[in-house]
Amino acid sequence: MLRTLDKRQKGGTASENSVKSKSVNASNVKKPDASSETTIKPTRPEITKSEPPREPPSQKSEIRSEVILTSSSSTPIASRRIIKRNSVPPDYGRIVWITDPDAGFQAARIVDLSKSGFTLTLLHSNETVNRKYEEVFSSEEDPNKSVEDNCALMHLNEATLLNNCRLRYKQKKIYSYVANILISINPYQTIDGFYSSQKIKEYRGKSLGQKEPHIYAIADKSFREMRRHRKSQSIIVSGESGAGKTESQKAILRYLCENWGADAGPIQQRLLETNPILEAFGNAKTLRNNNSSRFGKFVQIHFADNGNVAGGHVSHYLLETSRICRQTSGERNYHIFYQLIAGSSPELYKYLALGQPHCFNYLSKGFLGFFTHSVNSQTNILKSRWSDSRFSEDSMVDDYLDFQRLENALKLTGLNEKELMFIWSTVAGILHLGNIEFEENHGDSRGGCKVSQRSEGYVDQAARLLGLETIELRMGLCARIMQTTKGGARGTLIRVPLKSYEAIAGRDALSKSIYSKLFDWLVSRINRSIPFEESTHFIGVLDVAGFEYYAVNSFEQFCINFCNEKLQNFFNERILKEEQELYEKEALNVRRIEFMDNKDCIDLFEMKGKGLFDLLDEEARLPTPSYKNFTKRAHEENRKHFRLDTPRKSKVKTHREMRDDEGLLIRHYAGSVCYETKQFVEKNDDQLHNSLQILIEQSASPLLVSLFPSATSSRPSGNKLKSQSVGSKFKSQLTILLEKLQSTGTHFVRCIKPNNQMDAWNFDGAAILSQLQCAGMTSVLKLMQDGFPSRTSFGDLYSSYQRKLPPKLARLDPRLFAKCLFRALGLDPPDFQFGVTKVFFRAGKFAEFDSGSSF
Ligand SMILES: Nc1ncnc2c1ncn2[C@@H]1O[C@H](COP(=O)(O)OP(=O)(O)OP(=O)(O)O)[C@@H](O)[C@H]1O
Repeated sequence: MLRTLDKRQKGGTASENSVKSKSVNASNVKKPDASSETTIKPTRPEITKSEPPREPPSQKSEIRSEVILTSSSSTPIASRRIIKRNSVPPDYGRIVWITDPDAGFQAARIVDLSKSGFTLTLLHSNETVNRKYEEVFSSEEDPNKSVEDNCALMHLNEATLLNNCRLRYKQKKIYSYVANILISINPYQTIDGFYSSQKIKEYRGKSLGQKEPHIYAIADKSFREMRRHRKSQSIIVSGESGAGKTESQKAILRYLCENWGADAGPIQQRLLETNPILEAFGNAKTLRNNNSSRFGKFVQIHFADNGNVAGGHVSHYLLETSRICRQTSGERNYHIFYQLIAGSSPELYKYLALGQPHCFNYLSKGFLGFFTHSVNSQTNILKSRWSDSRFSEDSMVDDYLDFQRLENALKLTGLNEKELMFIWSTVAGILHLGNIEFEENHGDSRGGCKVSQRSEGYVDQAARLLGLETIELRMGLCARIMQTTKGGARGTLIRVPLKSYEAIAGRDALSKSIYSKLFDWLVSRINRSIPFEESTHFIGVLDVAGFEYYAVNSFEQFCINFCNEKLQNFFNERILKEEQELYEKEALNVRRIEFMDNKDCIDLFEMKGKGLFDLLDEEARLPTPSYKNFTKRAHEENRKHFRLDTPRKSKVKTHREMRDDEGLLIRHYAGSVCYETKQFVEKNDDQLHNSLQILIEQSASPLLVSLFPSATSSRPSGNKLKSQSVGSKFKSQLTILLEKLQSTGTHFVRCIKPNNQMDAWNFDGAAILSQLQCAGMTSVLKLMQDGFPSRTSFGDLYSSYQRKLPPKLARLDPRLFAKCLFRALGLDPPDFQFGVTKVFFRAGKFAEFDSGSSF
């Protein structure tokens, strides 16, 4: 078989990627704005000429190849160069992949070539179609052959990657590798025994590639590398909402705790029990995921010198606070609100003056149903607490049972009854706060408002539960205390009555502030319960939202996409740098691999002075901040910036309708996104107005007061407190996070959502392709094609043959032996290179060598 390799033709064409033409968007998620995207999309890899059929790689091979990723995306200029350089005549009769708006790609046979492209017949329908060169991709000789590691494919491109994922998913295999990166496609179904303790045992101590791809293999690798290199490790889990990030994170934590946490006693259990707490307060049903984490987190498991779990730490980022007051139709508020209604004892329910979900403004506009694991568990929830007889079944969410789990988890974390009651009272207090409505106060000549008559009861309940005086709460909501800055006596306190809409905004700001501080407090309590004094190293698992693009993109997407730019940059640098360093160390003759640098995009956000975050903060400091002024300035200050444009340059009609001072079109690494800046200024500011802060400081609940550290000393003359904006806090948090990641060894898990309906085992090719592109995977493949992603040490290679060699040969130096072997097998020199300690293979060539050389 190896002899056939010599005769294989080399070469190929490459085409520039133009994803825009393929409208790969899923139904409820809009594709990134495609304007100008040819300039930033990753490059499509080459189409190589036909090759003879070959055997599948030997499954029993004893040579273990370590497969390492080479690098990431590439520049448009580079892609244009490749097209020119690699233009190749067609190969009539050859099976290829052609782009398809629904499936991602379809198999077709080349029948003709014209100036503008190929004429092909579709394999499944025999229909004749024409395609441009850049819409045609090489296929494996046998398109039905699947591999565990995509690097074993002869042709690494987005079509073969998608096809391999599809083949495996059809076989109910959700994992595959691209070198060291794990691709995980959500099955939306529990797979029996797939994460069992038995499986955990099976993966312990096994190198990547020794067993089927699995999240446990990545967890084990990170542990082994932490021990071997005495260096902390990070596992970066990314993907869009519903892709399975949190489930992956949980599986990793379970793997590490079950293997090395037995001696940690209660800490191990506390570590695992952080999830019910974080999920109750930080997760919600969205249209994309019934159990969507609405915050980012970096969970560290700390290890003592002896390799046992010593403790942990949770860092959290950017909790979505807008959800507390309002949800999109069909979505819910945070689970805790429903859990408390569904699961509290009759006494607690009464004490908190709870009611059915539809009785509360903060819940009534969203989805009102409860979640249960099964029809049987519906009976747990008293009928008098239902708003809606429609129960939703979900294997992960059960409002009644989750409340019991939450209570246990909180107790395990060390919270006492008083603290539990504080939590329940605060959550219920927020619900009552939300029911306070306002009406015009006709008796007030200054045009202020007052609490509506029918809301009086809610003021009482909210005040009682939050430890406030009813009268103070009422006044605090309807008027603002200000200090005069000019005229009269400077510093005089005056009470300024509020209009209804201002009072509503203040009420919601108060609710959001209390809730997010409660969340911070819970995380700090979790951290107190899992101390790690003994720690020498840690394994951190990062679970943050992936790149987002919707019909309307606001400040949340702006921050999340900025975070993804930073992580993409880290991904590029880390993988490329490590690979280049290795090539140099091994004295390989490989030309430098270029990748698209997104540093300019990051600068656009975080540059001092004219960066978008700074401009937004500057706007907030003006006496009358306006989003239009901010948007105008953003465009003016960055007029020539390649990454920034006006909405009218968008390819999406609704975005083009936005005025220049209403939107920002940003060219991200994954595509262009048009942001509507309307609420940027408000959303960037999560500070309570001075008078509401004073109100909380007067609470009889010492715990509530402790959530709002007194800022009396830093309080400026009257209005808002001087503190970090949401954007600048997030920016600083990311800087710290990235520094942490830089100092660790890293592993990447790319989670993929298979379809938008959340159906089990339904592979929506176009949606998956779009995610692979956004995750930078397809561009990674391109660069791997240029490098040597598979390698094995001379020692490993030699020892796998040694037993079978005649005594004379068995004494050979391993490197010399490898050279002789390769020559004897007639391997094609461009397919491999000899380094100092290892032999490196081109993509797909190790698998060939492995299958052809086993004797
Ligand atoms: N490995 C898996 N096996 C079975 N079901 C899974 C798996 N991974 C995810 N799921 C299902 O998909 C749902 C969504 O997964 P998960 O909450 O982990 O997504 P996510 O990427 O964290 O989403 P978000 O960003 O919205 O939080 C889970 O509630 C579960 O039902």
